[in-house]
Amino acid sequence: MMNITFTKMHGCGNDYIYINCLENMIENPEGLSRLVSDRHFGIGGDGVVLICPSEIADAKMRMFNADGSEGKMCGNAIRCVAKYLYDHQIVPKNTMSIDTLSGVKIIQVYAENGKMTSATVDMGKPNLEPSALPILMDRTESIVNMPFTIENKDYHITTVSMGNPHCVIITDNIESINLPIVGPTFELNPIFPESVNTEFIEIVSRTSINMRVWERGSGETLACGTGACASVVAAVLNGHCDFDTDIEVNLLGGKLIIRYSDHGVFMTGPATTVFKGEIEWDGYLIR
Ligand SMILES: N[C@H](CCC[C@H](N)C(=O)O)C(=O)O
Repeated sequence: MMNITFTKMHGCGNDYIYINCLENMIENPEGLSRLVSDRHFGIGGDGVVLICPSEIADAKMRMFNADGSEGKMCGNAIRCVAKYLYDHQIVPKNTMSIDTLSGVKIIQVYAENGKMTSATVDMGKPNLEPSALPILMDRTESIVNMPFTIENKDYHITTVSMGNPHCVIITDNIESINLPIVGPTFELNPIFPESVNTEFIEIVSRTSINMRVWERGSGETLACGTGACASVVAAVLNGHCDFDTDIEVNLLGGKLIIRYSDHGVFMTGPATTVFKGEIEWDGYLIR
């Protein structure tokens, strides 16, 4: 039995349980998903994020979805990790580096009265190769607005890897999408051997889109930072939004600003601390 202190944080309502593992690592971190999925016997949230030491960056982020699967990158969470490190004076720097399973990301911190309010993250360059997703398709050229039928429903998909896999569908009414039914047909489809995060977007203007997301391993979330990046890349590739321009992405839980340029994709958005707490953890059950 060990007592674990945690911090509950969110980025645009995409909320995770954050655990400082800089001094000691958690055993069986996948089991922590029990804390996520059950609001009554646990805490609730979209997943768990461990803040770990790093040899090559200021810290390392490990993110686990609600089902215990480990994600390779998490845009909303990396802003919250930066906030935790900055606010606790662990990394008292306005520019910091955080290592992830998708490589080291650079974060520009914006703060007021010693507390981070928002940040801009260099999310790196999108990878448009089908094999990067991966998607099981005998094709090397990028998938942009490709006709795609799943369970007798016809879509046009654009696939983008932001270090984690995204399948973006442009539609004229995202509210009408029955995501709890449609989402799993993508998430569980064997054509995506590592599953996939699926975004449905509406084009508002050349500098604004609305987005909903069905995340692999977590279901519909109120926001998805990497998904917002993938969606802007898809909107630009399909000629609907402007390259090298700040694009407003309107999500159920808030707004992110995404810019896709020759230098890569940059995401700007808030990070919020909700509460801190402590749990008794024996690695498997919650007392
Ligand atoms: N919510 C995250 C994305 C999590 C992606 C995760 N579901 C996976 O790729 O396994 C974000 O803000 O980027």
